[in-house]
Amino acid sequence: MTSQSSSAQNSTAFDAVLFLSFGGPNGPDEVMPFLENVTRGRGIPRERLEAVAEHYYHFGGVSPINRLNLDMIESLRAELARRGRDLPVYFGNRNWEPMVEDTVEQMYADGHRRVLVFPTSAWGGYSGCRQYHEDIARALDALAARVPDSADDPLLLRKLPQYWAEPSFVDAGADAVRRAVASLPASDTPTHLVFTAHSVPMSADAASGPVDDTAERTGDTTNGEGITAGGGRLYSRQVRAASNAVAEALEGAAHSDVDQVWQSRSGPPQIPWLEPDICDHLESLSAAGVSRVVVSPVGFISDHLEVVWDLDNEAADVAEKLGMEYARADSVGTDPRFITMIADLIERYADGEGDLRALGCADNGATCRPNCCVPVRRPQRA
Ligand SMILES: CC1=C(CCC(=O)O)c2cc3nc(cc4[nH]c(cc5[nH]c(cc1n2)c(C)c5CCC(=O)O)c(CCC(=O)O)c4C)C(CCC(=O)O)=C3C
Ligand SMILES: [Fe+2]
Repeated sequence: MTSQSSSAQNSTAFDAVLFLSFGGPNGPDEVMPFLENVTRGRGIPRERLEAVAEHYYHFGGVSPINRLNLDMIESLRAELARRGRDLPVYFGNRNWEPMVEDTVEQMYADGHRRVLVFPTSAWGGYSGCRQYHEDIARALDALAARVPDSADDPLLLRKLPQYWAEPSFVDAGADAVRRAVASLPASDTPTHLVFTAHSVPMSADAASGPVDDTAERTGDTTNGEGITAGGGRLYSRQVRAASNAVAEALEGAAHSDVDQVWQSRSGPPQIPWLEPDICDHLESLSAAGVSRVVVSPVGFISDHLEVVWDLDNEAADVAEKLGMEYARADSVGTDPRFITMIADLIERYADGEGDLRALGCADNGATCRPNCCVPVRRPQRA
């Protein structure tokens, strides 16, 4: 590969980073407005919202997600500065302040025109990828409305690729599992490993990803590595592949088996979501004689509310009632290797050389190609 363009003068170089996340409330008064933003138009029953609000109130109405994101951003700024990369990092969210629309307007006002977007989800599929593209598109629509002249001097927002297969993501996850295993009292009993991620409706999972006859095109990219079986389910297959990779990296650790489970489902009960649920699974494991479990929240970047409530309270209670030894592994967000991974991803594309679009996701929130997060469609043959 030729590399004549590592300088900032390169017109295809990027000039800033947008750290794009989910958002969460900073106090009790923000809980319901936040939840209304999250579920706008999504058919989540009122009782579910009220139950989820209680989870937030349990922590004083403060989600840990904002503090954790700000910590990651601070570490990322330091890492980019250490590498001599003059790329300011901005923070924007889908559902709470700082809202991505406001952040993007500020970035534009500050003179940025080519922006790399780092999403705090490692995954493909609707919730993990497509919805972040929708956020990008919405922010650009808002910019066009607020700054009509921006059409003459447009802003480019390019989302970084899914990073669940990055070695440092896997290594950080494996070390967190090792620490959790070591935190349990020493025992001859084997430790049963359980990997958990956010559940999604099965219909949503099935609707994103490659079909069989495009599978061969998906084996050679960052977001597609190891993904060869067809028929949608990009998200759940990536999650499983990441869990398997973490388990393989643990070689020699005291674990006897690996299970993939799901958590935090919502929606009406008659609509199927990915299963088994973590709590049901603990019951099954106990019935099968398992008495020592480590849970890895592989699906989550940081210890946000769904981790500290659903795993550290609900699942931990179930384990206690069942008389199981239980430990939850840290999420990867506080591991320095995860920050290094973000900086590496940024550097891989910062000079405008790597063709991110070839990896499946388009610029400015446009629709991803069919092997990513848009509905499965068979390619037309000539
Ligand atoms: C795959 C996935 C991720 C991982 C990828 C990623 O990280 O983006 C994720 C992350 C998160 N989910 C979060 C919170 C919520 N998710 C909800 C609802 C939903 N999540 C879904 C999926 C996912 N969600 C889905 C299919 C729904 C149903 C409604 C809808 O399709 O939108 C609801 C509404 C109430 C409820 O239904 O439970 C809340 C409050 C928080 C912030 C927590 C904090 O405050 O610390 C984070 C990081
Ligand atoms: Fe995508």
